Amino acid sequence: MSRKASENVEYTLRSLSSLQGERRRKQQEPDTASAAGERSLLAAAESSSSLQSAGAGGGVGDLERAARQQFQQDETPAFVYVVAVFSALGGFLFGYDTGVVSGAMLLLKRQLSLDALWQELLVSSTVGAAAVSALAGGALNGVFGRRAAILLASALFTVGSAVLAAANGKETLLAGRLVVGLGIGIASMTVPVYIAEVSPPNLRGRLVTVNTLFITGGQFFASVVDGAFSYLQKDGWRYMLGLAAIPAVIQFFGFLFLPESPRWLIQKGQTQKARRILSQMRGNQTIDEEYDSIKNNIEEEEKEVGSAGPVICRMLSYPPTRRALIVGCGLQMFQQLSGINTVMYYSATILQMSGVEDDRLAIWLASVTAFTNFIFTLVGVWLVEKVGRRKLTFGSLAGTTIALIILALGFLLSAQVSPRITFKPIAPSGQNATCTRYSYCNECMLDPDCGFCYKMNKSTVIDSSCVPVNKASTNEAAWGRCENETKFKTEEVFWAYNFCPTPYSWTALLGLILYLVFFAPGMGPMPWTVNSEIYPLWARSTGNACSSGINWIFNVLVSLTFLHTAEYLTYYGAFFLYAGFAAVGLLFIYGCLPETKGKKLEEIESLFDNRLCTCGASDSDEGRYIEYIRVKGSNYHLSDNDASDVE
Ligand SMILES: O[C@H]1[C@H](O)[C@@H](O)[C@H](O)[C@@H](O)[C@H]1O
Repeated sequence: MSRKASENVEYTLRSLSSLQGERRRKQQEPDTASAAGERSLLAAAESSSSLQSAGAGGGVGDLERAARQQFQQDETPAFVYVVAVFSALGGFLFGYDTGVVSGAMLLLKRQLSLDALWQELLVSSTVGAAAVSALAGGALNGVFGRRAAILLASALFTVGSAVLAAANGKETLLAGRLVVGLGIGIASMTVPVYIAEVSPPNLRGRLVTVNTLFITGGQFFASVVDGAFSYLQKDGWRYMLGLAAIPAVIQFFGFLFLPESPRWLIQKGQTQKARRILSQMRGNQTIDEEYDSIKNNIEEEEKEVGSAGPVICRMLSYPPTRRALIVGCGLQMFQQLSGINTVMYYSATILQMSGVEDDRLAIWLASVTAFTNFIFTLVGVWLVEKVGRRKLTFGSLAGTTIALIILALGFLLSAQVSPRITFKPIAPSGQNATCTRYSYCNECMLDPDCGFCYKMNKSTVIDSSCVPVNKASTNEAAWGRCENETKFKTEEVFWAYNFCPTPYSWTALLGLILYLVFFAPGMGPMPWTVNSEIYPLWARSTGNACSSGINWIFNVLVSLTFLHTAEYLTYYGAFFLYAGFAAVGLLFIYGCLPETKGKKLEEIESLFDNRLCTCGASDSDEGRYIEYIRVKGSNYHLSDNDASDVE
């Protein structure tokens, strides 16, 4: 027998022996399912051929097909979708609040005369607070439950948005942004866990991915709101920042009526309530098997890992959870290191840098990029249960790496054809002259204190100089030919701040769109989805708290350093750097990310029993997993006869 065939048989036997163990357990307990006239049946290896070749015969194939058909007909009650959508409002708020600030800042900095430090504070305080509260959210979830955590997050969103809308100074704005950030962190770690715990296994990936769809939907909506209110120069930012209160209030009141996660309730010993909620979530399907397996799992885990000491220490000293944690945190880290938030937070700036001159056009083009992110996350929702998490994540990151290289090459090309500086004006006495030392436009553009002043002869740049920008309005220079509107007309000059006139600006837009087309279906949602599934119940809150914390910490690191990285490495250097990180991420995913599609949450832990990073070697095992199929009204229990045949 070939190695693979013998592995197949061994695998099947393992599945069946675990089935027999389950059956033995069942025999010791009263069979509640039979009272409902339903039989719970069989676990079979996905590769029915291996089962048949092991002696199970053709009748099994028919039965399996019938069982499968029946299983597909079982309807998931609408209630599960309602619960998922209400929870995902947390994702919407996460996306909205991180997205809306860039447009609000354009108005705020003028109205409140904010300097660069205050602008950075208002943007990054939210992300920083999210990192802290995501880490703390683990304990909150473990002790008070998922529902309480979501209620708290929506309350924080509501209060924060109200404070922001009514703010009368920068200090109040900072307080509001911090409160909103605390809400984002809690929501970002709790919502995926909650959705995963209430979903049936065959829909879990899809429903958790809906949360990321809501995140990107929130970012898109924010970009449209930014565009629309940018015409309202005075107080437009109040609407931008305050609007988030509406979905937050809806979520808060919705969750007053929605249930706690049944898995958390079982863990806390509230079994009656858990059974009731589970059957509400499963409609016409019997819940005994799921209920028993959650319960047994909790008991076995307690025996295996014990319950003494902080969860994080137990996770680190127990190899399967330690491996899961490395995979979960690694995925979140590579999501951020591949530069998504430089694209999301700075897309207007990036577009300007690549030569889109008009402010408003850049803002609206930025909403085109946000829309692409949203639509292609929808593709991910569709693909996740078809191709599985592993292939989707790998394919997505591979495409993202290529898009980053194209983006970098686009900027490189623009830099190569960057106009020369041909005119060095003498600075008036007492005025800063540092800008005049640059020789090319792209060097001048990367210095935030300088801008490019030039004339056009047909399509050629002539008489160009690099001069200091007017700090009060970046639309003009501090002195010289580009000092004000009147001079622009009389001298026939143009002013470029943050960009260089180039015929290649389209490459940046193309690169950005391509980046999102690849990133959004896989690398965007999968780190959240996979993290919601890979930890056993006792470690789930803590595991998700750590990985979400890592996500936010790397988010701050990458997005805060983007402009400086660009200054030191130039734009193409920055994008080549992200492409390098993404390439390392590819190796990590290929080697370490197992497939979790279709498995029950309780089965996933065993995927981490083996040495870490052996997934690439066992790619061919992906299709084989145990699937529990229930047939209503059937008197035939496949395992009664066939397990012994196989033996
Ligand atoms: O999954 C999300 C999504 O991709 C968002 O667009 C991004 O801003 C977030 O940082 C990320 O966690």
